[in-house]
Amino acid sequence: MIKIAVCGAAGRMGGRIIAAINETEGVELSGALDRPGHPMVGQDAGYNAGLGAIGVPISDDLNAVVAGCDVLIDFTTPKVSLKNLEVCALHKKAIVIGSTGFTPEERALAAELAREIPAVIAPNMSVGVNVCFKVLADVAKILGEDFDVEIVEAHHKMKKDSPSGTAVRMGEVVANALGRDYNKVANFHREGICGERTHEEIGMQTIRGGDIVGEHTVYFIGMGERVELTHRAHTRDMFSRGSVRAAKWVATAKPGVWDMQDVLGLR
Ligand SMILES: NC(=O)c1ccc[n+]([C@@H]2O[C@H](COP(=O)([O-])OP(=O)(O)OC[C@H]3O[C@@H](n4cnc5c(N)ncnc54)[C@H](O)[C@@H]3O)[C@@H](O)[C@H]2O)c1
Ligand SMILES: O=C(O)C1=N[C@H](C(=O)O)CCC1
Repeated sequence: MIKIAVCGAAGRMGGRIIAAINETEGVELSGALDRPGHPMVGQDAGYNAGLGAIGVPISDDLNAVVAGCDVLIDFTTPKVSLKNLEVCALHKKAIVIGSTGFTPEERALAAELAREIPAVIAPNMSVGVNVCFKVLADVAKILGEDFDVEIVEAHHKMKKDSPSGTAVRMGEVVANALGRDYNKVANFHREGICGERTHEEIGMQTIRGGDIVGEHTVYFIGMGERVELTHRAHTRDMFSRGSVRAAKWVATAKPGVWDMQDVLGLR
């Protein structure tokens, strides 16, 4: 039995991950964490998952919870995830990180911290999105330089980072396939007389509102035709099931940073 602890247990994803652990064979919830001062600290973690009491309280004691697990699943924020990585490395425990909004410097630091423990770090744990990542590279290469690329994503109004981690990864996949540097060609802002679109840029547009779970479209726009690749999430449950699948996989993985392409065998 693989013992999984969940960090961000009082959050939107935390509750769904606890529900996914509950329905998955071979894993059990060993601990649940949220930030010191959160009103749900001390309450049973099953309530946020719609399960009723399951006998695991939400704690704010990171060291104790990590010591008692085999794998920590963390859906919080980049800064919290980096701290969690550090503590998992101290205790030699594996980690699955779903938080998004990492800067390039934070990503480099995460890779450094994960040198001696296995870590799955992925901006999107759904099977559908990961298949999109895989085919996007081929589509970009085949359509080539004649098509302009624009990425549009839409999420709920509570989301803190923009563009979404998934949209950033889609931009990186396309940029790499076309031999461009995403950090140089991503264009996040058009306003006023901003001039014609450059050939190389990848436009990154964000919509925020209501309860949208997550939608991503990559547009390949040519002269006379366009191709659109869209993924729409209906619920958070495929993210949470994906994170539990990643936890089972990472429990026996070698040290280093992995992502869902590795977990799903898509590499
Ligand atoms: N990878 C994926 O498939 C995927 C899917 C959905 C969301 N996300 C990402 O997961 C993250 C969380 O999303 P959410 O919608 O659940 O957000 P949320 O705000 O509902 O939940 C985050 C939780 O983290 C807790 N937290 C904050 N600081 C903490 C600390 N120091 N220690 C422990 N817990 C702490 C918060 O109190 C909150 O309960 C975001 O970055 C989001 O973009 C990723
Ligand atoms: O709800 C969120 O927040 C989501 N974040 C991920 C991202 O930033 O790509 C995945 C989709 C949902």
